[in-house]
Amino acid sequence: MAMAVKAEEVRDYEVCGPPGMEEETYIPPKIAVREVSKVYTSKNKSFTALENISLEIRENEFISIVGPSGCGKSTLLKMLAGLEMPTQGKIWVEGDEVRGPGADRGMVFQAYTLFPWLTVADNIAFGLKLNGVPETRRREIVKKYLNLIGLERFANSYPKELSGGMKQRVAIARALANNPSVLLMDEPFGALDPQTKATMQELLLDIWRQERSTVVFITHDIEEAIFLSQRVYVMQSGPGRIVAEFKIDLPEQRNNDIKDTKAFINLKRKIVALIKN
Ligand SMILES: Nc1ncnc2c1ncn2[C@@H]1O[C@H](COP(=O)(O)OP(=O)(O)OP(=O)(O)O)[C@@H](O)[C@H]1O
Repeated sequence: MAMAVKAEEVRDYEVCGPPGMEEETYIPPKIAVREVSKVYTSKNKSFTALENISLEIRENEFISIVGPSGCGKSTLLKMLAGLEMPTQGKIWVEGDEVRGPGADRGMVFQAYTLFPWLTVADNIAFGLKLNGVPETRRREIVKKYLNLIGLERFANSYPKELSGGMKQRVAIARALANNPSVLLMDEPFGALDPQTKATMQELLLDIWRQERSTVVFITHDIEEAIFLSQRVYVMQSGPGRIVAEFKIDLPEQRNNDIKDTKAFINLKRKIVALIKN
């Protein structure tokens, strides 16, 4: 659950807008991470997974976080979700400090996490039912999202009857159906074959343009991060930290052909070089 914080606690990011911007025109970020560190402790041993992470994400932004395996990407996302707490520092979503999971943050993981005993429609409706949304309204919402992911014909199918890509489409629909203010995605297409992955990336961009959600996307696939995002944060390990931030100045309307353009290849080269270092 996100808790309200006192004005003085949020002041630092409310007034620290981009250089040259007047205070009155500065819009506070949707998500603010301030000097966050995470130390895991087990059997008297401690391990610093993340050190001094600070970032800001604006409303309707699509940002990705890339970095080598073990640099703490999932740990950071879990903290945004409220599934792990920072050892130091603070995280705010819409000005409320994150102190646990909440319906305002929807999650999609790499592992297929649909309920096998529920149909596609019931999987999408799961959170709505839990929140007491009346049946007629539930049906309308499920219909809207089945349409958005192009799986109307599979409303009454069970997860085991679906391909990996179809399952992830349902997982995205299930997360969106609850109308979260932020969508947190942890390598959602990591287990898909390259062709399905490319199709899913285009579908996700379509959905993001229509829904205008704020998306935080974790991946170790640099091409995927550039293709999807407006900004990319690059992490390194030992301990996990942010080493660079790239603004992706590519047209908003993108399809997979953009991956062959000079601008795209240049960006990819720069990020690969940073991660190799
Ligand atoms: N619950 C835990 N207890 C102890 N150490 C942990 C725990 N969870 C993660 N770690 C360690 O923290 C580091 C960061 O893990 P994390 O899963 O966040 O990395 P990642 O960048 O998402 O990796 P990958 O890309 O392989 O999924 C790793 O060294 C991992 O072993």
